Amino acid sequence: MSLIKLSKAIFTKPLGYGRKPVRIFKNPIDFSILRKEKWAIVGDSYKTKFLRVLSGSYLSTSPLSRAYPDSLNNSNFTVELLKFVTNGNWGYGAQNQSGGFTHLSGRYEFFKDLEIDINVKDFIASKHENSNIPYDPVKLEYLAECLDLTGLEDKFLTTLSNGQFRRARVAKVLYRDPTLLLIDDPFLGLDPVASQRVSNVLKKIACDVKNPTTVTIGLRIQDVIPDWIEKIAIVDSTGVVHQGGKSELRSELQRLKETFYRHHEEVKKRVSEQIQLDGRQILKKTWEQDPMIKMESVSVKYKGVPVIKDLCWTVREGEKWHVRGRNGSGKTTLLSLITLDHPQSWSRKIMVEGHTREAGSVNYFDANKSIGFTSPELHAIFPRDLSVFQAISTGYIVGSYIPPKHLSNLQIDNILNYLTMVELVDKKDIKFGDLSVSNQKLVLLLRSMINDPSILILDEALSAMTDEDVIKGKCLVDQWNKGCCLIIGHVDEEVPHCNKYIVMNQARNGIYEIGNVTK
Ligand SMILES: Nc1ncnc2c1ncn2[C@@H]1O[C@H](COP(=O)(O)OP(=O)(O)OP(=O)(O)O)[C@@H](O)[C@H]1O
Repeated sequence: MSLIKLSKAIFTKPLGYGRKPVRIFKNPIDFSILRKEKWAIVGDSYKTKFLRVLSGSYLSTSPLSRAYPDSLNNSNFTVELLKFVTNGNWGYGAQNQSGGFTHLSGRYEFFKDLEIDINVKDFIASKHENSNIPYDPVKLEYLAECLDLTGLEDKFLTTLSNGQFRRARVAKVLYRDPTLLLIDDPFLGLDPVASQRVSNVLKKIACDVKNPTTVTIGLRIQDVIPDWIEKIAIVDSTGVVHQGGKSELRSELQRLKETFYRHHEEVKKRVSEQIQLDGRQILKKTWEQDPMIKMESVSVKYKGVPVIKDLCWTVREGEKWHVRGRNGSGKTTLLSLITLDHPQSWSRKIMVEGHTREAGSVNYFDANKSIGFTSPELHAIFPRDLSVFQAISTGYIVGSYIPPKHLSNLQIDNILNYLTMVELVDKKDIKFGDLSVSNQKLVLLLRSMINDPSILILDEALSAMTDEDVIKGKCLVDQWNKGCCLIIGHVDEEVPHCNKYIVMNQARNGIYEIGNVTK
């Protein structure tokens, strides 16, 4: 019997009183998932919509066209959908808003509010959600081990790194033992080792002989399909365009990939031409030889455990650094020393643009005037009700999410030009929250660049974006030549061209490595 069955199903999204609901997919859908099947739903943003259809998030025009037949024989039948990114607030946080991202500096605050700052094991076991799920220490220990969370169980959720937090969310959803588990972009923001671990765990529960969970994952066209996936559905705006066994669809997938890469070349050419037209990005500069950032023997420890050890690092104008390292290796910690979000930023061992960061010699706002910044944490807390234009304009004021009252003509033109370069100018009056996640991130990238910063810090700036938007973002950063750029990104395709790298390594007690990017 199928777990879920769609028969000529049409789904709509209500738009509010007096407005006609919109169709999610143009064509009616026929699709079913049988118990123990292992599906990958492949496509762009429509794969996410399709997973939402499966989880029951949209209305079907005929109630019987979407059925969960197995639920009739199984009183414990549950469907769980895990998405790491949504376009509402707290998209990166837990579905129910317990835990999740706060402002980066909140991570380092001494004061913890026990109502909000829950520890990892209680989060996984849903202890704070008035749920009736029993507390099972053995299961907790097992999941922590499988997902490399051992040792982190008693930490506050807000102190986890992005990748650790995402793994904790996977553990949370597995703890609930759903009958049908739907995960969109399961490997988003994970380093290669962590991705393999998550894949292994999903394989294990999907192939469990006694009590298998039926697992369906959402993947992008260019993603590698895990070996344990058996069936594939390719979706686009019309609905399911192909479905069948993995080997059956191999050549179709290959064809899609080729079209996709061809399309990319076209987008790249178009956006590069637009940037050239604007002209400002490509002004040739002669670089200052004085360091922009200099750290001399900087160390950071959490509860006695070193994350950064005796770091000596010099960043000069014109350099683009890829800040590398596994999840939890100290990359965000390093960048938060520069943005003054970390308590140990106030140190004479750190010099930025010729000024030491000694307490009393600099303040947060002056120091951040020349820094442009975007990160998953910023995206999670950024106000959704600003227009796209207003959202970018907040980049003119340090640490503010309130648009400036007065903008000069030059500032207005700058915003419009940037929007034109990435082909978003038509959306300038749309609410930030109504954009796709990918467009939101592109807008935050423009916001980070708008005030001509001399230090541009991009923490996973191009992750969770459509490939077209990744290309636009990369074109912008590749041609940006104002000062220095520090970039975190786990997936090579999402990292603009860099000429230097630094590898952070908490596992080796904070011992780091520095080098030149050769390719
Ligand atoms: N305030 C804190 N208290 C205790 N531990 C912390 C705190 N902030 C960060 N950590 C720990 O320091 C380590 C480094 O975290 P950081 O966020 O710098 O890693 P990262 O390299 O950016 O990881 P990711 O790729 O997952 O984003 C992690 O193990 C994290 O749990």
